[in-house]
This record gives sequence, C-alpha cells and structure tokens, in this order.
Amino acid sequence: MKYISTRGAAPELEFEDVLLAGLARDGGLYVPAELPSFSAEEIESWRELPYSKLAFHIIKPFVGGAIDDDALARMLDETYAGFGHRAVAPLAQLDHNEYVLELFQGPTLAFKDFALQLLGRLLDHVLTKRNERAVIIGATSGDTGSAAIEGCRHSNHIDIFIMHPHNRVSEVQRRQMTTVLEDNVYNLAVEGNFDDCQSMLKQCFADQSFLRGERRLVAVNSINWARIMAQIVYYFYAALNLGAPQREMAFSVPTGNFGDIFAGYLARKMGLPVSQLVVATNQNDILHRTISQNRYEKHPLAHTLSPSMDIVVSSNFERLLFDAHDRDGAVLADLMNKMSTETVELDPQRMASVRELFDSYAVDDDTTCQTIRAIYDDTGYLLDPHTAIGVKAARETRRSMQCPMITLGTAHPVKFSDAVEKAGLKTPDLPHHLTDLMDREERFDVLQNDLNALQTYVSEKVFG
Ligand SMILES: Cc1ncc(COP(=O)(O)O)c(C=O)c1O
Ligand SMILES: N[C@@H](CCOP(=O)(O)O)C(=O)O
Repeated sequence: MKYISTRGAAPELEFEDVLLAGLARDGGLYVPAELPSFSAEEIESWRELPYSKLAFHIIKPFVGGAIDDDALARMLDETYAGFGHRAVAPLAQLDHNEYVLELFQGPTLAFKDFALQLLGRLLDHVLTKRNERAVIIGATSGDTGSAAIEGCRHSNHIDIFIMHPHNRVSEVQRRQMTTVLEDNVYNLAVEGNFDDCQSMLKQCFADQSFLRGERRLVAVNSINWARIMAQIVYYFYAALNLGAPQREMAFSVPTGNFGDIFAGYLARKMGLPVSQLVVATNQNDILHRTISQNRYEKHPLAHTLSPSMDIVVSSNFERLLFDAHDRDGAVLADLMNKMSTETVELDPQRMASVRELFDSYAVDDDTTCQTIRAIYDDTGYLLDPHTAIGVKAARETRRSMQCPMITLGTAHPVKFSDAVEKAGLKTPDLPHHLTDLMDREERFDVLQNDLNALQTYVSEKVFG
C-alpha cells in the first residue's frame, strides 16, 4: 500500500514510514494512493466476528506487509481486550432506529482509545524493530492527550509531550493526563487555545532542527494516517450489528478535527452502505457554515461545554477536500494556502457533491444541556455533551426514518460534569480504575503560547 500527500509534493511512502511521519514534508496529510474496497459478500462474512477480528480484516490491507499477520492480530487482540465492555463498541438504543455507538469503553473513556491504544503498540513494534527512539508531540483539547499518554507511557522508545490549552480542559481530562508520572511523559499547559497548540505542532513538523537530526518526530493526532485507519473499523462493526450490508446506515458524528467523520466517509468508499453522514458541531461551527452555506470563514474560537470540540482549524477537512478536488495536489495546496488566510467559497459543484452525503448542524450550549436532559428524562440514558450534540444534529437533519441513525458516542459523561450538572443531572461516579483520580499527584508545566518556548522545552528534556 502506497500513501500520497494531499498537497502532491512530498514523497510517496509505505505504511511503516507513514506511521512514523506525521505531516507530509509539503505540509499535506497522507492518504492511501488507493483505497481497499470490500464486496457485500465479504462484509457479510464478517458479521459474527468479534471486534478485534473484524479490525484485522479492515486494517490489514492498509498495513500491507509492513507488520506480519500474527503480530498485527496479537496487537489488535491486546488493544481491544483492554476495553471495559466485552462488545468493545456496544450500541445503545434511544428510540426506533436511533442508536448511540458507545466508543467510550476504553481506558481513557473517549473514542480516541480505539486508535491510540493500537497506535502505541504499532509504534513500539516498529521502533523496536528499527532500534530507534522517537519524540511525540501532540496537541489536545482534552481526549487525545490522555489516550496517547496511556498508549505510550510504557514504551522505552518514546518521549511524549502533550500540549493542552491551560484551564480549558475539564478537570477529569486534565488529571487523566497530568497524573501519569512516568519519566517519558511531559504535559504542557499552553497559555492559548487548541488551535494554538495544533498550529505549533504543525510548525514543529515543518522545522525539526530542534531535534538535531537525532530523534524522529511522530504524531499522535489524527494527522497521523494510522489514527484514521483504526477509526474506520467501528463504522463497519456498528453497521454489521444493525443489518448492513443489506441495509443502509446513517451516522451522526460530533466533529472537531474532522478525523472521526472522515473515517466514516472512507468506510463508505470501502463498500459500507452509508447513506448520510452528519457533521455535528458546537458553537465552533466553521464546518457547519462551510457545508451548509459554502462559506469557510474563521470566527474566533469559543469556549463551550463541549471543550473537546473547541476547534476552528479542522485538520482532516483537507483530506475530504483533496478527494473533492479530484485528488489534485497542486490545486489543493493553493486552496489550503488561501484557506489559511482568507474567507473562501468552494466551487459550488464540488460543494454540491459533498452535500450528497454530508449534512451538518451546529448546537449551542443551552441546546446541548437541554438535549442531555431530554434524553435522560425519556430514556434514562446519560449523554456526554459531545454525544448530545451528535444526537441533536441527527434528529434535526435525518433524511430517512427507515434507515438506522447511529450517533457516535465519543466520550463518557463522567468526563464532563459541568455540562451534566448544568442539565440538572448528577455526574456518575468515576469507573473503578479511576476512583482515586482526584487524589493523585499531578505534574505539568505551564508554557507560553510560543513555538520557540515549546521547542526549547522539548529539546532540553530530550537532550538534557
Ligand atoms: C469527545 C469528543 N468528541 C468529538 C471529537 C471530535 O472528533 P474529531 O476531532 O475527530 O472530529 C473529539 C475530539 O476530537 C472528542 O474528544
Ligand atoms: N478533540 C481532540 C482534538 C485533537 O483531535 P485529533 O483527533 O486530531 O487528535 C482532543 O480531544 O484532543
């Protein structure tokens, strides 16, 4: 399997190098040169498979020969054995043909565990084989950070630096990161927002001289292709459980960096009958305005009760735009440059083709809390604020009542007590493995929102 950059001017890579690459050298994101696709018969034959076995079939073509089958199967088994529910990704039913796919059964209670507990194992495997040490720098609005730290904390080949926006993640989210005290884990509370953190991260990939040519820089955010690859699996798993490939499915996806919904788009291209994808945003609604009004215009980032989606510059939208522009890297490079500085209207015909599959909807904080409350009163089911946005958006944009609508349940409500309590409800107790989280010692450094400060910090910690 070959991977190409969305901006067309970086070398083609094989899986192992894509895993270790992060951003492409031309600033683009790697995508497979050609997607594998599965027939309805083949998809049907996977119906009885447990999650990790299904994952093997879907992930294997992307990995090619880079990792032998036994090792890949073992990593997948180990990854998903660590989840708190035997089904790994169980479905909860809210109403007739309306479901929540619970993606928060992993160790850090958000969907990020699906990819990041696997990514940690894949990286360790490849770095051990190459006898290399790597530096990971990650940006988080709250969930990627803890999942990445959990996935890498025991690796002898990785130093991991995670930036989160200072005072802008929930207390549970912060503590899930800052109470991990292994020597290879560094938490940085940046005096800025998530976009600032993500922008510094991307600049680190553009100029890696602070690592003196002695360490490889690796990404754990969804700019890393392996993240998207692992997230494709649960679309198949949920759909198979509800009667695909004989039936079409619709998905509503709480969206920030556009990685999770992009995985759903790929599942469709790989043969899953997906009839609708709903981009559900909070007040940071640039993607909703782009899809519904064809106007890509940056507004200042707003702090909401769904902090993990407080994102303006959404990295993976570039991967969709690449396809929408016939995979023309030069055209896309121009467009991305424009989009970084100007308000942009996309070609109306291309936008119309995007809208054939995608709908969008934005939900403010009050409506998020009302949705949490209403669903709880109707069903006894407690949503986290991100998932509530997905459920509300699904209800507002649904195209067919015959087709199951599956909202991705992206996080556990225990992580977001502000929203749950604003909805007039009680936050549940922390699960068993986190019961003493609030008493654990924390360790983090506060960092100015400054690239040089970040790079100096990293190089001092790595090289002493
Ligand atoms: C709980 C939660 N929901 C939704 C999202 C949005 O997912 P994506 O960034 O893949 O669009 C995130 C973070 O990205 C998240 O942490
Ligand atoms: N919501 C995310 C933001 C980063 O997204 P990613 O999928 O690109 O890692 C978070 O929780 O950190």
